[in-house]
Amino acid sequence: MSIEVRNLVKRFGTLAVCDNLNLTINSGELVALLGPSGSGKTTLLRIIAGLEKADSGSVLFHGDDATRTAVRERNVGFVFQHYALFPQMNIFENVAFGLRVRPRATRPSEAQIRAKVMDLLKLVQLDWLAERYPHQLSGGQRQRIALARALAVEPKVLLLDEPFGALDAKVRKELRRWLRRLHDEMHVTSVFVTHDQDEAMEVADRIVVMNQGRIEQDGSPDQVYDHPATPFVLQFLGDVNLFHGRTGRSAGPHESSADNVVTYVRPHELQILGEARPGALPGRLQQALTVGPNTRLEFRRLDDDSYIDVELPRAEYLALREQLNLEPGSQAWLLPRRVTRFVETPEEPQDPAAMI
Ligand SMILES: Nc1ncnc2c1ncn2[C@@H]1O[C@H](COP(=O)(O)OP(=O)(O)OP(=O)(O)O)[C@@H](O)[C@H]1O
Repeated sequence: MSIEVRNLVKRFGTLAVCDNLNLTINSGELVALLGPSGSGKTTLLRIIAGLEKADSGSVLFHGDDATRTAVRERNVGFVFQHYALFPQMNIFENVAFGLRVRPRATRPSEAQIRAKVMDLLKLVQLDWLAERYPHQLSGGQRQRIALARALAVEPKVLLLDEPFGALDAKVRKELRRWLRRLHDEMHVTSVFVTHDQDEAMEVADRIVVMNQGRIEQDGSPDQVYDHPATPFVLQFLGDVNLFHGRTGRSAGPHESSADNVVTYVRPHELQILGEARPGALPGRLQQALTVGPNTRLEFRRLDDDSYIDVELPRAEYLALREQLNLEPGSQAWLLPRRVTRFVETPEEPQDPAAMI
């Protein structure tokens, strides 16, 4: 089932939380809504679900306007971070709930319910927990049961709001992989909200990057990472070094000579050299920190005292350290392998009287 969002506007007071959003999610896609806190992700998801009403614009399911369709008729399954399981029901009954509350005419028989629930519990690999109660499960197990419960009614659309938000890093990673597999097996259209760029990059077919109620960019993980449309997207999707400057020969053709250009280089896109080379920046090593398989080096530029971060595989760092005698205090040159440039738009001059 495809989902189409057209000219969607939602305000809370004067704040435009969805500022004229347009978005098409194709049938069978797994899409991440990615953005910082307050960017409007949850509100958009809730409007798609029918839990929140838009001020204007529409949501189409499979081409049909669903704006006025009630939540339970939308055939949507939800998993929310704080959408707890029913504590007084065992796991089996939690998953069976959506089937038991169906109108008599469409309610499956007891045998059908049993078979279906056990199938779902096997799918989430927790059938051995059927008789337990939610408080006897770990956080990760509870989230998997919440997913099984959402899937019990065979939704065409699965909406997930930070489903793994409260879990520790290792469990999150497992559940991501597992969500991806489940999505593919169930042939649903899934939309999930996250503020974690790794989660979005790892799981989604497509990432919709949101900021202040607007869509900054919409594309595959590779597109948004390698070809960010805006400085916001570039900075939100990973660490980056910034260099300010005026337009020179190397800037784009549409820039006036007065434009400020910001050059962005990701830490892993800098090469460390033992001697000067055109385009390389001189810096002094401040410290080296090894985190997992990578080493992060902090350099201080010799020309303006700003900092530059470089990241490289630990083995490469150890080889370089040997080769260049690299240790805190030593000098090296940093050559960008790849840069991204954006022209800074000068801020509109403010009328001081209007600010009082
Ligand atoms: N019912 C409400 N009444 C007033 N303001 C609201 C309401 N719901 C959300 N907001 C505001 O709308 C903005 C967007 O909220 P929303 O929850 O959609 O953002 P989000 O991107 O999902 O953020 P988070 O990652 O923190 O959940 C926030 O500034 C929030 O305070």
